[in-house]
Amino acid sequence: MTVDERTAAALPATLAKGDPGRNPGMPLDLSMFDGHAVNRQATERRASTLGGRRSVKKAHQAAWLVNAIRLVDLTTLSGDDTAGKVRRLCAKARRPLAAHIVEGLGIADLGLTVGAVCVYPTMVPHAVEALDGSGIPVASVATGFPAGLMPLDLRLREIEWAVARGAHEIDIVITREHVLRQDWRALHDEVRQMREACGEAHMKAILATGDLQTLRNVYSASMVAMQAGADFIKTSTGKEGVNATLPVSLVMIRALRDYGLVTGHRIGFKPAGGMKQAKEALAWQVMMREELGRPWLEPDLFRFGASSMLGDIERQLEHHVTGRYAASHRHAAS
Ligand SMILES: O=C[C@H](O)COP(=O)(O)O
Repeated sequence: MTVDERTAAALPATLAKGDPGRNPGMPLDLSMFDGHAVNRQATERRASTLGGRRSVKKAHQAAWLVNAIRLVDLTTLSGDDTAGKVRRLCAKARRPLAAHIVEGLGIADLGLTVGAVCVYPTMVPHAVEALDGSGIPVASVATGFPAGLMPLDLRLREIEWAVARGAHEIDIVITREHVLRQDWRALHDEVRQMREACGEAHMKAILATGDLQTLRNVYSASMVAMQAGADFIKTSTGKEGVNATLPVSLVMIRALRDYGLVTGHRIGFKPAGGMKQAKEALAWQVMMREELGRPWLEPDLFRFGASSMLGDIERQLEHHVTGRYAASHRHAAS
């Protein structure tokens, strides 16, 4: 039995087959996570088997890295972001690889772009303009990113502001205190209202797992965010002390699989923060394929949130094509 067959056998028919449409959410249901124990040792053991490069045969590595580019939310979330910086990022999003690498790989017909460009709200108009006609969605962080410590009505207004200026996707942050106090009702209520404020824009719920103290909290918060209508669950803002890790990601994708088993809805997953190397792109893709199957290697169900990982992917692909590494300063920084 191949990995894909094993995965497909583990998935409910509704998840393995067609697309049942956008997750509408559901009322808070504690029974879907209350008492759910997460074995940290077993989780870490499983995560350590997802070794990246070694799990992907050499000849296929280039194909996996090209696929990773399709999944990148190319991100800039810095205090010194400007219209010019965002325009340069968008140009990179449209043409993520240098022409000689595209030619060397023989993928000119692919029309390769990144999955989305992710920016602060005030940068949305610049990104929308720069990406016009490209089909690349603009994602905006909102709701008082990164800490979320603003009155809820202002956080909701921020979502509406970004959507009104053309954001196709909104990356919200949850109130960590609701999780730390196990106030699942409050968490469900706030995320539900955020989902309503998003309207047609897809909502990624950032859990900030580095702040949540236990894997059990990560599982519960994942489940509540999905019950409140999240289209994606996302690990981190990139600003916590610990950002995306494989064990935390494993807990989240087991939660989204369990949610799918009950509801039939496919939820997307976005690890984010601190991912800089091509080998990480391989490890996470292996995990997604083994745990959930090929649909979770497509941009509608999986994204990498990263500001600098694309640079290393390009470097590795250049090596694949030319047999040597170009100096880092020859590649774009993001
Ligand atoms: O959502 C994306 C993250 O903020 C990017 O974090 P990074 O700059 O560590 O790659």
